[in-house]
Amino acid sequence: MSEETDVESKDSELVQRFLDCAARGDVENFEQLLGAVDIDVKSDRGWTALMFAARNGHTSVINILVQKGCDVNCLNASGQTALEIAQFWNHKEVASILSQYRQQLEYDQIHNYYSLNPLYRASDVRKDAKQLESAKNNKSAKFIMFSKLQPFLITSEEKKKKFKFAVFTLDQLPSSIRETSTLIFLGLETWDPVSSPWFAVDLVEGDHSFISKYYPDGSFVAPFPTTMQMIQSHAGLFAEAHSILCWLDKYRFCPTCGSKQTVIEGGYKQVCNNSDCTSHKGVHNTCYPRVDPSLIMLVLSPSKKQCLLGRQKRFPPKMFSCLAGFMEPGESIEDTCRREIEEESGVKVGRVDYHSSQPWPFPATLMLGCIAHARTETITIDKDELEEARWFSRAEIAQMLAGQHPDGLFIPPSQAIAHQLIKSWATSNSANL
Ligand SMILES: NC(=O)C1=CN([C@@H]2O[C@H](COP(=O)(O)OP(=O)(O)OC[C@H]3O[C@@H](n4cnc5c(N)ncnc54)[C@H](O)[C@@H]3O)[C@@H](O)[C@H]2O)C=CC1
Ligand SMILES: [Mg+2]
Ligand SMILES: [Mg+2]
Ligand SMILES: [Mg+2]
Ligand SMILES: [Zn+2]
Repeated sequence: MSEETDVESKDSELVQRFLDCAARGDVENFEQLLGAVDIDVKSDRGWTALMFAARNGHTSVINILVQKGCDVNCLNASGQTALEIAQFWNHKEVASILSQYRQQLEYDQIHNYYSLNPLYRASDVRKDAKQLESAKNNKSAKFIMFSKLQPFLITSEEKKKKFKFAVFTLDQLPSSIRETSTLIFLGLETWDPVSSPWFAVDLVEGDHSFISKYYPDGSFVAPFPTTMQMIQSHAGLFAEAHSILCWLDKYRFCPTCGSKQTVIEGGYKQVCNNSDCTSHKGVHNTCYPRVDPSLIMLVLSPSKKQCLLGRQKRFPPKMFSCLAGFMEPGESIEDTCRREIEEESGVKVGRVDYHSSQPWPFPATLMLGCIAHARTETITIDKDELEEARWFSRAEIAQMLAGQHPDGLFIPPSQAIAHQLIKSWATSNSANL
């Protein structure tokens, strides 16, 4: 075993065997261990199984890992990806598979955590009461559970230490539950209208014993931060379901006349029961779920050699992140970005480039991630918003990404778009950044 695999954890023996099999290209034993450890588990130098296989050119292990959905883009403590390792050791076939895979990801664009929802939302089905009813009675329908806005989760077998939804089938669901609970139509598994529909069930008070009968080890959990540790596709399902359920919970009465509303379209619309209400006339957006756009930006210094990060008082000690702020009515993305940065740090910004976005379902924020190019460097912080803000060099960011900053400073985890913005600048060679 190499020094890289000298990990310290309870499962360290399993983890070492897993990484060792990847390093030796021992496919048979490697496949047996796949369900037992997290596919992206790292050695203490941040090496994953993919990296070990890439180091030694084991194409078959690489193929298994990418097909199982391992993280192709993760970095080791020296800031290298598996692709860079394969290129360095001249393993052309492995490099070709990994670069194809990365290209595919780039073509699909960056998928931030909470945005990988695998379902087709099929708005035509939810708008058609007949189709919606037959979807609810479809024998292949899948149901995930919520109670008081808390999701019911179990641990994942494929990715240890990760959570996923307990998924129920129609025959496991007592008919009383379907009659008394709100069913949110999340979408279909494929574009085919007869494919499996998925629903989120908002359980009302009552007998929930059927849940523990099928999943005795599952539990209802506070959404944050547990849902940050879900398998990515289920984090996407959570984002959709939780935002809708929060909206239905908080907007029970018509915002126009105050009458009680009725939920229709599988949870995606509410209608006012007062026939005189003006919300029945013309186009009214008060009856649809809200999404609150918010900007999050990595500000680069005029020399492009440093980036600006700040600390809110509520952050854990030593954590720094990108500046962020809600969009105000009548603003463009660029306007919000320039205004929030100047308000919070006093730094003036010129060009703003869009990077990627992330649903932040607590309850319904949409984070719009940007790279902002500063025109000035002097920082004057808004003490109400920030405790501290300062410029960081690329070298310091690399230390923070590797968890090796001398003062223990760190950035948010990879699930946060802030992490992705910071990492993409720190690992990019582009002259524009
Ligand atoms: N992932 C990350 O690293 C970070 C994420 N964020 C997220 O970015 C979002 C915006 O950042 P903030 O600095 O809080 O915004 P902000 O800088 O606009 O300040 C927050 C204030 O904005 C006002 N506000 C305006 N519209 C609002 C709305 N629709 N909902 C709630 N408050 C509204 C409230 O007075 C609130 O106190 C938040 O959802 C926050 O959780 C913020 C910082 C870092
Ligand atoms: Mg602000
Ligand atoms: Mg802010
Ligand atoms: Mg603001
Ligand atoms: Zn009304």
